[in-house]
Amino acid sequence: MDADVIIIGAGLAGLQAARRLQDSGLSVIVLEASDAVGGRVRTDRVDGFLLDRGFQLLNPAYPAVREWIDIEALRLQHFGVGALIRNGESLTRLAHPLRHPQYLPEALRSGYLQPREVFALLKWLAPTLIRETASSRAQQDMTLASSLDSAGVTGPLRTSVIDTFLSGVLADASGTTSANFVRLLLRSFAFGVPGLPEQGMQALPELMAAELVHKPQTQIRVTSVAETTVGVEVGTDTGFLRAQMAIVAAGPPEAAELTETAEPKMNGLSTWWFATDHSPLKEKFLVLDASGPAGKAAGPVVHAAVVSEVAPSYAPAGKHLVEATTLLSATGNNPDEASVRRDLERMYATSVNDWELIARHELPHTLPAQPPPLNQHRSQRINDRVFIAGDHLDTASINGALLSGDRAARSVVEALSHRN
Ligand SMILES: Cc1cc2nc3c(=O)[nH]c(=O)nc-3n(C[C@H](O)[C@H](O)[C@H](O)COP(=O)(O)OP(=O)(O)OC[C@H]3O[C@@H](n4cnc5c(N)ncnc54)[C@H](O)[C@@H]3O)c2cc1C
Repeated sequence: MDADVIIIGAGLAGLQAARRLQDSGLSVIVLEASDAVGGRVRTDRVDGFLLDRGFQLLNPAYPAVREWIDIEALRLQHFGVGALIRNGESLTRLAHPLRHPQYLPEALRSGYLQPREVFALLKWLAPTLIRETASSRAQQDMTLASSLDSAGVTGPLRTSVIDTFLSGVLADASGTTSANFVRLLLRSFAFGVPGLPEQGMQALPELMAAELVHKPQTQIRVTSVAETTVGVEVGTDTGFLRAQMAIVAAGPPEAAELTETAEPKMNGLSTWWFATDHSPLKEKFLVLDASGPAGKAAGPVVHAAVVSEVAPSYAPAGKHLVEATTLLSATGNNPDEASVRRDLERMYATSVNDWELIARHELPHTLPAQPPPLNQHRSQRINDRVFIAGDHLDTASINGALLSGDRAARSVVEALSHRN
């Protein structure tokens, strides 16, 4: 045997599984097809800019992050908890009233907070705010859109803020996501202040990998995983490896292919990264557009942010970095650069002609769709020797990937303890 356990994929799920197995005294080989660890959490350095492969945030309030990640080591640079809403000439700060009480009068004057709708939203969210496990009552789950409709969250807060904000977070604007999953996400926004690590999002998986005695082997693509009479045989593009057990943590589509299970539906988005000499707005909030008909976004950008105002380490001295996020459509009819620039011009009320598009990340496999009912305890066992892990088996998030990796590893430890 080459090791007790072989893990396929060095994304967050695979790395957490490896850490848990190592802590349990097992020998582990991690095989990664790409040139570095991280999976969907990667960062490129381009001309002094840090460009995450798709704008994303780390929320320190995620239970798995709180429990297993040395968050201090990442030196998070924090966003404001809230958003700026652009509607024509006006730009309104809608922020967490306890974290940013100074903006409350502005929010109350804005017209976005109608007492009846705010009360309905709080009532909808309250059980999950009080107790995290309230959202695991799967039988009460339904789609986000029907759940908010039936709760009476149907006013300007919904159309101009919640729907647009969530479409960026979920990479989906259809409203078909599990309402219970969204409650969990909003809970983590209520209790945490999301941010970006000083060295980019990839610092998170690198921190996890640094704890492994045997570092993940990169640029090795696994092509098959087969149960044998004595263990598993893992085929790679450089030969075969053998172990007692395997965990396939290769991301939803690849894991499905390797384990011959159903491929989950994935939602996609694009992040457009622009460099500019002047910051268009000295604010640490995402900007949402509500200038369109009925207070919806007028164009394709679901949110934008001056990332370098939040995370100065993301831009070289004297430069600024702006992200704009658009959704990828299943029909392939996606926005072009001109329409993104038009949106940014309106959202920041400035000319963007001299902004340089330095990268565009088109990510069709951003997040697995998470339809109701929310089920965080899906089986991760493929057969007696092979387990599967990833965000598609828990919640579509960093938290879900970590939890799923940990659960797969604990199942392996238990299965091995029965055998030995
Ligand atoms: C643009 C974007 C924005 C996001 N925003 C957020 C956010 O703000 N908050 C949040 O919580 N989550 C966010 N996410 C989701 C989060 O990044 C994922 O949920 C999480 O990283 C998934 O981890 P994973 O280990 O399950 O899968 P992956 O990260 O997909 O890891 C799978 C790994 O397996 C490797 N692999 C695949 N096939 C093979 C093979 N055959 N052999 C060997 N290795 C293989 C891959 O290269 C990869 O490294 C975002 C994701 C993206 C892309």
